[in-house]
Amino acid sequence: MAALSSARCCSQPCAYSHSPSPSTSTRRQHQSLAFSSSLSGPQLFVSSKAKFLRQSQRDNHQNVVLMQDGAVATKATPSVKESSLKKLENGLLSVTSSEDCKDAAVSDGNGNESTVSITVVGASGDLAKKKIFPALFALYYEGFLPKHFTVYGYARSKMTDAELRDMVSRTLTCRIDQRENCSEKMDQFLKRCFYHSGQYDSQENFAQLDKKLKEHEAERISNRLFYLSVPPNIFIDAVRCASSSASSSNGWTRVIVEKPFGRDSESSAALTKSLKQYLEEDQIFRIDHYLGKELVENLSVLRFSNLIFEPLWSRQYIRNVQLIFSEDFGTEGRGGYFDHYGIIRDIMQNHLLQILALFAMETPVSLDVEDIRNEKVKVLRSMRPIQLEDVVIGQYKSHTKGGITYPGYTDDKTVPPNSLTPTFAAAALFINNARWDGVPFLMKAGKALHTKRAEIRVQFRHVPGNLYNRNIGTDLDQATNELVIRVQPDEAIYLKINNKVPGLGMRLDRSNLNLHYAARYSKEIPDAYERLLLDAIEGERRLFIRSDELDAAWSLFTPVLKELEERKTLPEYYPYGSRGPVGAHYLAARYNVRWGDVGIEH
Ligand SMILES: NC(=O)C1=CN([C@@H]2O[C@H](COP(=O)(O)OP(=O)(O)OC[C@H]3O[C@@H](n4cnc5c(N)ncnc54)[C@H](OP(=O)(O)O)[C@@H]3O)[C@@H](O)[C@H]2O)C=CC1
Ligand SMILES: O=C1O[C@H](COP(=O)(O)O)[C@@H](O)[C@H](O)[C@H]1O
Repeated sequence: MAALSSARCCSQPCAYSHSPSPSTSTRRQHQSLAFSSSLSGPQLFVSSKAKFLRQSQRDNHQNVVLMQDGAVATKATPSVKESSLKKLENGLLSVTSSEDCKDAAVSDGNGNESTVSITVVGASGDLAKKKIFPALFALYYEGFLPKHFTVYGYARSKMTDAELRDMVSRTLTCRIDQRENCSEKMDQFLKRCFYHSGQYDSQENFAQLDKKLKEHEAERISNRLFYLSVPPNIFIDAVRCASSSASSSNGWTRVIVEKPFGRDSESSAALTKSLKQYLEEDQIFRIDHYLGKELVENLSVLRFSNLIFEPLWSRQYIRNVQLIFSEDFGTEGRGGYFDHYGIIRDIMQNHLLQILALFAMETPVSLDVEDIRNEKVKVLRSMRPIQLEDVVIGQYKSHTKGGITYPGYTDDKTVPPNSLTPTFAAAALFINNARWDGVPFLMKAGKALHTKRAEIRVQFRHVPGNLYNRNIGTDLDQATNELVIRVQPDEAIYLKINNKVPGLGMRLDRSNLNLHYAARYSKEIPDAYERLLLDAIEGERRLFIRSDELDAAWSLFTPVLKELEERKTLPEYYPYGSRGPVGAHYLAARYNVRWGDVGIEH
């Protein structure tokens, strides 16, 4: 597939402005947007309303310029013509009604509108039902999809359009369920959803899909997004067939690739090489849905926009960092997939390591996608090889509680009875650079544990010569500050501080300065898949994984995974619903660390 995303470039910018009103909700901002159509030259169209909306939000409601090639520029963007900025600043660009902006369509500057066709490959599967269709509907409901869009489900299962629609509406478990006009919007959305049954390795079947897509595109510029929601052994066949028989001939073609991207350095490199036979790197969107989570996206904001955090963000003040993932259910239904990968590949090598990279990276030159990804790669490449003795693995076993028996991992019929695949792992990682030398980054991830949670815990050093030691008690570790970023559920950022208990005495306790999202923000938090799908449609790559990031992540984990597997290391068994193997505590203790999530409700 040729990279066609720049084919419609035109240097002439069109401009928007809207009233700076930080308190208005996104929907109200949407209403107050205005579109200038008064520039001379070729007719100007809104390239992407959604992109504009989001960028203007990011830029804190300042004026932004929307280029005709779909790029959104701010005053700081060098490619924006000085004259256009002047016009914008001087208010020379007149403004028509906000309706011009509503339902705006993409244009090539010659008046040719464009379409976006989203094909979910593997539409009959678990992820498509659970996440992709609900996210697409949520985007539609919120007005973030372009005017002309079509959603196609593609899989081998035989299904009619009506059956797909029925499946989508029945499995809609998204946050929109209870919202105003949901069913009306759903009906409208479903009218844009279609299904094509085909084999993943059949060029002919993809050519039939292409024909159908063309009918919907009705001669408009065609932009096509393929979401590969199929098991990884099918990725290459599907990409080969989609690229040869169903890629766009006059717009962009992008492919979202789900994890796992290989199972070690070698297979990942082979996958990338094969993908690149058919796609340019800028057409490949490797998804890590944790990067689309609200609090993960907020990490950089927290660090780089608050003076109080960045100066503390180093070995000088931070004792250890903990990245914790737990689920209170097992691999039920996904055992076949999981057994080939295990928890280290499923969660640590991608989700937790990505969070670590964002947490630990140096300040990027700018917020540009490549600047951020360059810094992430630098951190990943600075990591010390993981030592076998710094890894603990576990596997859950059956447990009966309250008269209910919960299955063990190997009770799953799709898992070999003698499987050693870890469903739990804890590891100590280190970054060999000046900022983080000697600071343990402890990771812990497990399935079938007592709770569902993902969080980052930052434990700070002791206060030197603390005047209040005697008021705190003997456990000084308990009295150090701890910053907790709770990614899910019930998103929050809180800082544990020592505080005087009110009264005439002098007793201290630990209290939380608490930013609890549900209490602070009335707006619902979008699902990670919404953010990432929208980004892929807009060609925004910041939250997707670059191939060198992937290589660095695999280089870190491959040797220790190989060692564990070659030695046939026995996992430590833990009961379903427990807190996991005790070995995780010994590992932490080796580095004088206590897991922050032990014995707490928050
Ligand atoms: N489910 C989840 O929560 C998550 C999934 N992922 C990744 O997303 C992708 C999709 O996951 P998920 O939906 O769970 O996968 P599924 O196992 O549900 O597979 C998706 C579809 O692919 C087809 N398929 C399944 N197995 C085969 C096979 N052996 N040969 C050919 N086609 C097959 C089936 O469609 P049909 O038979 O109709 O062709 C199936 O409906 C995977 O790469 C997975 O690793 C990533 C994160 C979370
Ligand atoms: O990628 C994966 O993530 C899910 C957990 O995602 P979350 O958004 O629900 O936290 C995990 O269950 C799955 O095993 C893994 O492949």
